[in-house]
Amino acid sequence: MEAASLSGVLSHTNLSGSNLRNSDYRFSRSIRRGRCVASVSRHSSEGSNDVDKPSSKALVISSSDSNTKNYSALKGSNLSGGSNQKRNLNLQTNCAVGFCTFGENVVESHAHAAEEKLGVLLLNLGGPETLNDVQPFLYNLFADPDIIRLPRLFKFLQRPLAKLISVLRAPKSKEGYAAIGGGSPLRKITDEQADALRMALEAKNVCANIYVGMRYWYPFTEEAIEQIKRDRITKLVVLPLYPQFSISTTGSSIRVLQSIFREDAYLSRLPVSVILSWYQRQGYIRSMADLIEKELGRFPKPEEVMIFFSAHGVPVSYVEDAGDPYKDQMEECICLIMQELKARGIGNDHKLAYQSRVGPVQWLKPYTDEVLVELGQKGVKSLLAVPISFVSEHIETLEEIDMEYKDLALESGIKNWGRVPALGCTSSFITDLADAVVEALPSAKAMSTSRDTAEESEYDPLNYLVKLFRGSILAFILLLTPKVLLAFRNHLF
Ligand SMILES: C=CC1=C(C)c2cc3[nH]c(cc4nc(cc5[nH]c(cc1n2)c(C)c5CCC(=O)O)C(CCC(=O)O)=C4C)c(C)c3C=C
Ligand SMILES: [Fe+2]
Repeated sequence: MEAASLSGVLSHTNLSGSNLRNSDYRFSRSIRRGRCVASVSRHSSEGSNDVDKPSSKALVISSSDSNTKNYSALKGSNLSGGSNQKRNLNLQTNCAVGFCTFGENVVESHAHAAEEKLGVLLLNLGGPETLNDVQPFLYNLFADPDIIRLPRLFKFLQRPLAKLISVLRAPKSKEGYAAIGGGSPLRKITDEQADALRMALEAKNVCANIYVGMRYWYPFTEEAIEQIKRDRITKLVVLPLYPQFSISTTGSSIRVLQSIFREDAYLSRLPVSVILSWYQRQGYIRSMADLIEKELGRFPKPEEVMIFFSAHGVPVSYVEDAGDPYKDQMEECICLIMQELKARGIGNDHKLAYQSRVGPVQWLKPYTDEVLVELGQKGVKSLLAVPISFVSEHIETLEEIDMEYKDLALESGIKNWGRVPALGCTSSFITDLADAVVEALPSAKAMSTSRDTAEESEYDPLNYLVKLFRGSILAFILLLTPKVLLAFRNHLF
């Protein structure tokens, strides 16, 4: 693919980390600057924001040397790179390219077109299906080193901490899930999206098996991969259902994939293309604008409504220390949606805020709850909430926005409240995802495997036993000390 499909590349971003288990990402500043230039005409915006171009973001991952940090960007899609580059984890984002390749030591695909069996893997977060699932689901979430980012020296604390935090958080989470019917709707909606995508691809004469791989609950990504192997898929497109890239979402799922692929002879030879982010795709932007336009129409005076984008937050350290592009991508996404609305003659005021913070650290600001109170105090009377970081209804739309934030807004003086539904299976959106899959196909490349020394040391039985021992002692201390428990309860939740 590479040279040809990279002709549209406008900038490069390099995400580097020491190894798969060490969630240390860095982005070059170039991509982190919002490049969306507000403009009435879509065609007068900068090239990178031209909504008429397919413009998903691309990722390259190669295996790493845990002792070396290499922040130099691989240029274009030359994955083989120099010999030193091969030993470093490089997650590279190519703006304005519709797909990416995944792997180390690129191996060209030799699959004959006639024998090709295409798979599309949808990645998502997953959610508890019953209230009994809530604590184990939270354990899986907090045990993820991309969710609780501990310094290398304290990695052995990950699981005991996850146990502790999940137990403490579970009652609050359960309340939320109870309020939305006793479980997360995510699996059902994602399955429906998978079906809709399969049909949209069929309509384009592309026959594909669609798989759903969740990060923290069933069906786990590992199960989806097992099925992909059983089905002897010959080419795979990986499509995370998060429009914007974050270390904590797409980044985390891709780490899981990479670690599975590196260990498996079949998978390491499977041509794969990963769509990293797609918030700037024309179909997605237009679909979001359609939903907003429709909901605005329900207000008595649509032109006076504040369009209030509420994004899931991440801790500030992700963006400022680890180089997560999430905030920049979010801002650019909103800018593109507002441009699209302006082009339709809709010039409402808008605001972005971040919701769902957890724990005592600083999260991206402004916070949704604080902004709602401020807007009420400033005299805003009509507000349309737009969930923007996710494409399915979930606990944070159905409970946090529809219940908590709505009540808060009304108490703060806002009189007319509305909320844009999640995209779900909206046909223009699913058709655009199908286009993204088709555009990604030519770039599929395989990776070959070789576990680096640092990874091997993680598998060393002695090393493992030492870690287990240290972890158990700490878990024991943390879980059985009432004072520690009390402190966590008071300060974290
Ligand atoms: C783009 C979306 C998301 C980002 C970024 C994200 C980061 C992130 N989340 C937590 C902690 C929790 N998230 C929880 C639920 C949850 N998170 C997302 C999306 C993003 N998270 C979704 C879609 C869901 C809901 C799934 C469902 O069941 O419907 C939860 C559990 C619910 C709760 O107790 O509030 C937690 C906890 C962190 C710490 C984080 C970034 C570091
Ligand atoms: Fe979350």
